[in-house]
Amino acid sequence: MPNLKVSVIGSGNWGSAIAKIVAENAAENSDIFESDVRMWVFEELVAGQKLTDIINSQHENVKYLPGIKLPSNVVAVPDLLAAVQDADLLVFNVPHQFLPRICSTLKGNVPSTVRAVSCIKGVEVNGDGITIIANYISNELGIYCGALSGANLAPEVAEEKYSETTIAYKVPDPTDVIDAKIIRTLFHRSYFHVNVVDDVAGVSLCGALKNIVALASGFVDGMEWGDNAKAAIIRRGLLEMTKFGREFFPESNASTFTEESCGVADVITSCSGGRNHKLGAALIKTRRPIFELEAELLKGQKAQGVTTAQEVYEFLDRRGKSREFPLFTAVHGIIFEGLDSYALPRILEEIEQKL
Ligand SMILES: NC(=O)C1=CN([C@@H]2O[C@H](COP(=O)(O)OP(=O)(O)OC[C@H]3O[C@@H](n4cnc5c(N)ncnc54)[C@H](O)[C@@H]3O)[C@@H](O)[C@H]2O)C=CC1
Ligand SMILES: O=C(CO)COP(=O)(O)O
Repeated sequence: MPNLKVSVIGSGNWGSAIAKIVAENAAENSDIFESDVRMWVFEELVAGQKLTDIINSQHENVKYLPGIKLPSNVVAVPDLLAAVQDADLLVFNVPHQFLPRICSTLKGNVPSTVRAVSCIKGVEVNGDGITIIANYISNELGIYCGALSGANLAPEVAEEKYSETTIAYKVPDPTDVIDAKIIRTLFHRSYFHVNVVDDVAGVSLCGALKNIVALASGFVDGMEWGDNAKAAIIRRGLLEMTKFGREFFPESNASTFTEESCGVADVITSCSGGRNHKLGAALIKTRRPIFELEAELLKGQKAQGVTTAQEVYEFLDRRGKSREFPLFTAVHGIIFEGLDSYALPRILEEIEQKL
């Protein structure tokens, strides 16, 4: 059997939790994987010490996943090209705004036989064009890329509390050694249950769009509007996510949104906890600039919903479609145009009436 080398690109909250899972499975499946899993770290100093040195000596990412021991076969590497050299499988796990720079460094340095899985929740918008992250990686690097997304708050997964996830992976070449079974072996744990599907567009969109819904749910909690309002946001959010998939990514399956962990389950978990929800609530309570709040509350971590709300609104607006997505449009308005969140029901009604 092969000795597949796996590298994780990214070492934030989720990047580190996924590196832990992958390294546990690599060590337990030495007939398939090389034990060491390289993890690319955006180098920074923490209390005067390099973060890579701390991770490699203390086996803990003290800044982004504190209190969790990483397996000793997670090897932190500060140089991106060294981190991916000779890798067979790349696991992308960075906040999506940093991806273009990473891809431009990797471009031309990754053979086309390499395979990838993206754990990133976001989209790439260029004017009236939109690309799911897995396809962006494929296009930039000339390699196949699948997608992993689910109801997976990283701190809970890292503490090995039970959760499920969805991986979309469609073997691109029948002669590939890396197939759906190998992908599942790399990610599945007794506490992290993997379902492999082939809907890369649906899985990717769910992960990106639910972050906008999570912000709206944070607004509801910031206003202390209770559980009925939260349920209304979840219902509307899921409908808009599904409609977005149907209209702009006809290759996606509606059932992915309603049946998989990456769909309804991630909407529910992200509307109760997580960083986007936290930031949405804080925005309503303080009315301070959103990026200032993000820096202060999340201490270097990122809430992807803010940039995604902006990107998705820009895309919809250019296509003349923003009114067909009242919740997404209202979230953008509340964050970036000073709309009053307390007028949310009226705003939603008005947008709908103008359809
Ligand atoms: N944290 C979570 O619970 C989950 C996150 N996700 C998704 O995973 C992806 C990665 O998120 P996290 O690992 O949580 O990251 P994070 O939000 O903890 O982000 C911080 C990471 O960004 C890096 N960084 C900062 N500046 C950078 C730069 N200029 N270039 C490159 N990297 C830089 C930091 O070194 C750190 O590794 C996101 O798309 C997120 O939506 C998905 C599921 C769960
Ligand atoms: O994607 C997540 C849970 O599945 C994490 O959500 P946040 O980025 O809002 O913390």
